[in-house]
Amino acid sequence: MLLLHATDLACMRGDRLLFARLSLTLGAGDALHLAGPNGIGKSSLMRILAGLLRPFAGTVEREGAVALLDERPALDAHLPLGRALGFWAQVDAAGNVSAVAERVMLADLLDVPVRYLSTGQRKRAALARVLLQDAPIWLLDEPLNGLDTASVAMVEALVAQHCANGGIGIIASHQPVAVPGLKRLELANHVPREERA
Ligand SMILES: Nc1ncnc2c1ncn2[C@@H]1O[C@H](COP(=O)(O)OP(=O)(O)OP(=O)(O)O)[C@@H](O)[C@H]1O
Repeated sequence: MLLLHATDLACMRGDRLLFARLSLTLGAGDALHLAGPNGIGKSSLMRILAGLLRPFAGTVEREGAVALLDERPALDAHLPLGRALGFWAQVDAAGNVSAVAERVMLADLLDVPVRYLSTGQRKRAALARVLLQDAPIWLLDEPLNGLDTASVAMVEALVAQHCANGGIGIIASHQPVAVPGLKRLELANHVPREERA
């Protein structure tokens, strides 16, 4: 069974309570847009859901492997993109670099060193890493930042396809996101009253 279930989460950063009383349950096929302005705590919540950050309160139950996309794609800047992705393909023992590069429109750039990639190309390379992991739970933190219109549509289509195939997808973004059946969680609704500006 595939499941991502969070109960009564609260997150403290420094001496600020970012959010509290946040619960969510997602199962196979569910897509969620985690919405909210800069600094409200979207990345913190994504890291809690991924198991990388301890919540101040509450619990997270995960049935299924997680792939997290954030602003640190961990691709060797000096290697050609194909080899940098190939490293992770070996580690994860999953996926085919050429096929995945095709899906994120990077097939022509596999010989280019990672450090020469543009902002949008870098974001698509990070997405390639997610695809290579072949994990059922996708946590995509600002996957649309820096992308042109065609690339935004490509990411939305990948998430739609992932969920249609029975995966779970969460997209944290301050931008609009278009995916069929997308649920929405507005993080501002979970900011404790005393912390509101
Ligand atoms: N290690 C830390 N110690 C103290 N405060 C932190 C720490 N990490 C993040 N914060 C603060 O917590 C708040 C939430 O940060 P977070 O990155 O989760 O927000 P976000 O909603 O993802 O923002 P953005 O849309 O700009 O990426 C911010 O005000 C940030 O400055």
